[in-house]
Amino acid sequence: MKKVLSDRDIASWFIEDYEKHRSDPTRARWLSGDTATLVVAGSDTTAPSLTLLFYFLARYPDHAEKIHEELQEINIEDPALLSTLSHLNGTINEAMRLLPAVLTFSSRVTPPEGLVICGIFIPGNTKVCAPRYTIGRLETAYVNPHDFIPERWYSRPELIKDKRAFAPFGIGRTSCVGRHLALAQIRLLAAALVSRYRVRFAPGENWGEAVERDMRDQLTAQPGPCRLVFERR
Ligand code: HEM
Repeated sequence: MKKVLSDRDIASWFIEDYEKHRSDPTRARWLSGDTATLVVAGSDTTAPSLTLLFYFLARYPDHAEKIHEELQEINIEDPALLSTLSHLNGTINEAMRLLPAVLTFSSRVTPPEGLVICGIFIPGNTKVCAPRYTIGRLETAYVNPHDFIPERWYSRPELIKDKRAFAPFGIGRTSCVGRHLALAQIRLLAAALVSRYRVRFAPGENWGEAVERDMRDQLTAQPGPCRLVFERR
């Protein structure tokens, strides 16, 4: 029996396209590429972002408590409301600044005639990338760049020297199409968990040192093991 969903998900559009055009191999290849891109781009980015957000909340529990205070007396299932919470959004930004889910990937290529960037000639058709991890820690862009200070994103703007340094979702023509969906998911999950649980490192985790130490850059960030305990409030 064929199952019909009233509320369609992304996969249903891929399946429909495949069924309609299964005899066209070119179309099948495009579909395969699009499917892989969306699955990787949509899940392998949001998942490490959440892991890393909770890693920071376990390291700096005062910020989790501040978010918990913000969540009092609001409907935590309302995405529009969550997008207005200063400390929740400041904490998400700060986690993405220090450990972005896409550490270095870029799809920019210089024009055939080459390009001068900051006085250096880059030959034509060369892939260039502005690594987000490194830029997120520049002294020229942030005051105390290695410190975790969510307030720099709302009440202490003087701690940001150069706003251009923050681009966890990329900039321009190829920037992330899923940005708003991703942020809505991250806010919702963070709000749901912080409102119900206190988070801390599991015994023996040594402040989560493996998370950054063993992190790999594999198109998206693969954090090292992050074992946390969620304790009911
Ligand atoms: C926290 C989560 C996410 C992060 C950090 C992120 C980050 C990025 C980055 C850095 C790029 C490349 C931008 C560039 O080349 O300039 C990108 C592209 C892309 N993202 Fe995301 N992304 C996230 C979530 C999502 C989600 C949920 C989806 C889809 C449901 C998605 C779909 C895409 C697609 C399709 C592209 C390619 C756009 C193009 O080349 O035109 N992303 N993302």
